[in-house]
Amino acid sequence: MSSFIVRFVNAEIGYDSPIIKDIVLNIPRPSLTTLLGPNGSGKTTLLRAMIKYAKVFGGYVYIDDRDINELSIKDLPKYVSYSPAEIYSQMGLTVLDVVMSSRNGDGWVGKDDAFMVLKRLGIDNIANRRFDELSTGQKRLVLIARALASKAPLILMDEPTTNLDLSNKYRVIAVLRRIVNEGITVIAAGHDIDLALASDWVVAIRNGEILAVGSPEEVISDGILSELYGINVRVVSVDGHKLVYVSDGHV
Ligand SMILES: Nc1ncnc2c1ncn2[C@@H]1O[C@H](COP(=O)(O)OP(=O)(O)OP(=O)(O)O)[C@@H](O)[C@H]1O
Repeated sequence: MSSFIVRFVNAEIGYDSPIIKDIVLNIPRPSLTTLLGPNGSGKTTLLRAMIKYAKVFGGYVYIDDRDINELSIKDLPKYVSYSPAEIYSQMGLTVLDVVMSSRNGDGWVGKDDAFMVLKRLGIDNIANRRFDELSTGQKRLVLIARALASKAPLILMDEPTTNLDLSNKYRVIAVLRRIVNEGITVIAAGHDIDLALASDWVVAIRNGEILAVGSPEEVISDGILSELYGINVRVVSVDGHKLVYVSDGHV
């Protein structure tokens, strides 16, 4: 078994034509990786390549040492689970129903397994609540539970901390870290520097190309963030924590 759960080898990825160009990227297992970059830079497209929603035009994408092109849609849930950025309302479904709408390698997730995952995340108290009546933070935790219920070794999360208050954001980050400590690899995409700082690896993507890959210490720097976003970004350290601001902001 390779120490990398995902490998992009000179991969060209897109929809009608390539948007991601010739990328080489290895994601170690288990790890928390954040894809960071401007709007439209290709982060979601990169995640979608791993669920065969975006097309691999050239090169290779391997998940768990298997060429994604050789994996059938039916087999994918054994390897990977994807949680999109938008939270669909799931009208009328309970939390348990939402988790049970996940597929694992054998089929739909059963009620006992769904409940166990909710318990594992400490949200079994809302198992019978209607999903569409929950707060955004609760919904996000339920979607993490749904992804976990698939038992896939790789979880992809698009913007997992968007629209969360500070407390819920850190709760989600803590849950993602816990999942990784339990042996699962999480790849998240988004704009949350705090999530990037809590990650093992950060991939900076600009215009469909990888600008930098490394530890948060390496990538969350004045130079790389300024180049990534095309503005003057400063990174300072306060009480051992990195804080990021725009030095020539227009406000
Ligand atoms: N289904 C699609 N069909 C065709 N083009 C698409 C599709 N989805 C996204 N694109 C295009 O791919 C490019 C990259 O978009 P993508 O959503 O991957 O960026 P992103 O980095 O995730 O952006 P954001 O931070 O705004 O979510 C954009 O130019 C977008 O218009």
